Amino acid sequence: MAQTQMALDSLDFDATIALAAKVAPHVDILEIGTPCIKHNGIELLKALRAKFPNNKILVDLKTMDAGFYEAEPFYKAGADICTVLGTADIGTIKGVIDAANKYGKEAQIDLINVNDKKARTLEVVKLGAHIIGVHTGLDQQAAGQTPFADLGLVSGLKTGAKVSVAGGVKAATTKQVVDAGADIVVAGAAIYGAADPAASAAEITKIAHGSAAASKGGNKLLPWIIAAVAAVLVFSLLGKKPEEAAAPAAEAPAATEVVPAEDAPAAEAPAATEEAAPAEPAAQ
Ligand SMILES: O=C([C@H](O)CO)[C@H](O)[C@H](O)COP(=O)(O)O
Repeated sequence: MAQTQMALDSLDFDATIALAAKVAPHVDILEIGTPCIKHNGIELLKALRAKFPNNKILVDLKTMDAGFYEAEPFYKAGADICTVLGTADIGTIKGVIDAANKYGKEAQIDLINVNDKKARTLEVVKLGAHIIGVHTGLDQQAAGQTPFADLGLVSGLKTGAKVSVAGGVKAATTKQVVDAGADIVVAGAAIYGAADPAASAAEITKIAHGSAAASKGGNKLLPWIIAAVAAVLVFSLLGKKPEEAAAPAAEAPAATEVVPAEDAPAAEAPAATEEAAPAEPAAQ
């Protein structure tokens, strides 16, 4: 399962709050994008924090200097995650990680424009980075770039830090990025540019959460499969066909529940759908 994050990239304070109200029930994390936080400042974070207590909030500071000093007020005001540029000095990155740890929150290191993404990832993970952000920025997207190859590289390192992916992700590519190892799927334009942002957010979250729902459904079937295999083995050892065995016949109701295995997933489906339903942001 991956979490979803919606990037609020408007410059307008009220429009940002209004858009957040539409999408908040359908995503896990609300992101205050870099242009948005620069334009509106910490008051916007405070307003969003008060209105949306059930969502995590990421403030995309993209800090380049004075890491602790810049990030601390945002954690104090309710940010759950602040970003720092991977191209920044290692002391700056450490400062944001330290500020996050002071408040029990998380720091995300954004790999935008980092040349050696493998080396920097390993370096910042050693410092305790909580999230690695694989990110193709808006200007890079305009030049035709995508984050997919970098995502494979970073998630393949299996560092233990979460991996976030941003850069033009939409419903059609959500499963691809989740399967490639993203723990957090970020979507901005795909949601705010949609005719129905809430529906677009819900669709992306359903896909991102759905991978886990499907695999959880599979796990739930495992005991039934084991029981069915065990029953067949017992019948074989007794040298009887299942339908001839009196005692096992008493177990028939259970076997009946197992045999139409195709029905079992359907029986699990409502639960899986509920889990996938993005009505409530997932607890983290
Ligand atoms: O981080 C972003 C960008 O650098 C401006 O702050 C975007 O929020 C991020 O790229 C996600 O938006 P989309 O690429 O439109 O999905």
